[in-house]
Amino acid sequence: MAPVNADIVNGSKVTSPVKKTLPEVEDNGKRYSYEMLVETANFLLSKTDVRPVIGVICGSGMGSLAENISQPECIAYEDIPNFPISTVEGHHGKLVFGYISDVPVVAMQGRFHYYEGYPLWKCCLPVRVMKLLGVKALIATNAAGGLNPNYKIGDLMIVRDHINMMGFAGNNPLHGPNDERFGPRFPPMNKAYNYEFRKVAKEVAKELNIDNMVREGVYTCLGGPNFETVAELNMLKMLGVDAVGMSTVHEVITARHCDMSVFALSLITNECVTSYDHDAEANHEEVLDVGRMRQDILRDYVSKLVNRFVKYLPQNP
Ligand SMILES: O=P(O)(O)O[C@H]1O[C@H](CO)[C@@H](O)[C@H]1O
Ligand code: HPA
Repeated sequence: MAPVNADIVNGSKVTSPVKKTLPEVEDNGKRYSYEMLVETANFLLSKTDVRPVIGVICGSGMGSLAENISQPECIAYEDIPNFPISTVEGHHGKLVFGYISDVPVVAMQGRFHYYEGYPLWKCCLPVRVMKLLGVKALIATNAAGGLNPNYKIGDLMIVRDHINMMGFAGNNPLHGPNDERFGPRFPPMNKAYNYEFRKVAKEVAKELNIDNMVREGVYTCLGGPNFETVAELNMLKMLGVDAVGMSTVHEVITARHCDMSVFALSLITNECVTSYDHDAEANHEEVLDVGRMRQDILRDYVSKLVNRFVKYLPQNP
């Protein structure tokens, strides 16, 4: 087991530089301080010798992405100090440390959603923990409904951008006092999805001969847990949304706030129903089935992406 203490975010040891007192706010439960997340990161660093530089979040039914990981070391969420627990079917609830294409990674097999009852900042707590572990790039995957009429079930969508619908109503993972040790009060979001990663992902899709099923588009996250009405979907379509889900956006905002590079990938698991004449209804079983159907392709794709993205990671000073 590796020793733990010293400087922030080099993945080998973590300390809290300066203790800060942030103002208290009303907020759906107690916020986690920087110091608590340092405690969580140090716990994890004491349990594994893997020092991850890329973090992967597995979407619904996409947990098999973590099966790509060699020399895996799994830690259940319930054993991790300050971690929430996964409550959704298709989300196993463990962190997997190990290697993909010889690159040290950590994967979340199970993410947290707002509809589970967690405030957004808590849904994104693992992203900040990843940062403290030394992770420089986040690959967030999700299952999503295809709103773009050209999309087919089983397609993969590289996320070019998002629309933060929940943020329009003031619900944002960064809401509340800002801790500058993570990032600035007003982070820019116009380059949320790393340009090089997206370019490489399109090249890799060609190399794997899956470019006919790989799209690029705009994702939005709604609060869920209900799937959308016809009118809601038509509104989102007018706004330029290509795929709809209930995750990822707040994770990406949190990752960009603490200066991680981001790539996100949606698996189109169902067609969004935009007409009252259409009989189909979205359901979570179908979402999980499509995840299973695409698991081999997803595994190959993400392994190659990790292998290529590593060249674009910022080096330690
Ligand atoms: O975004 P992920 O976690 O992949 O899951 C998606 O699938 C579930 C609905 O079937 C929702 O949780 C939605 O967000
Ligand atoms: N809507 C919202 N979230 C989803 C969907 C959808 O159609 N499919 C998978 N997650």
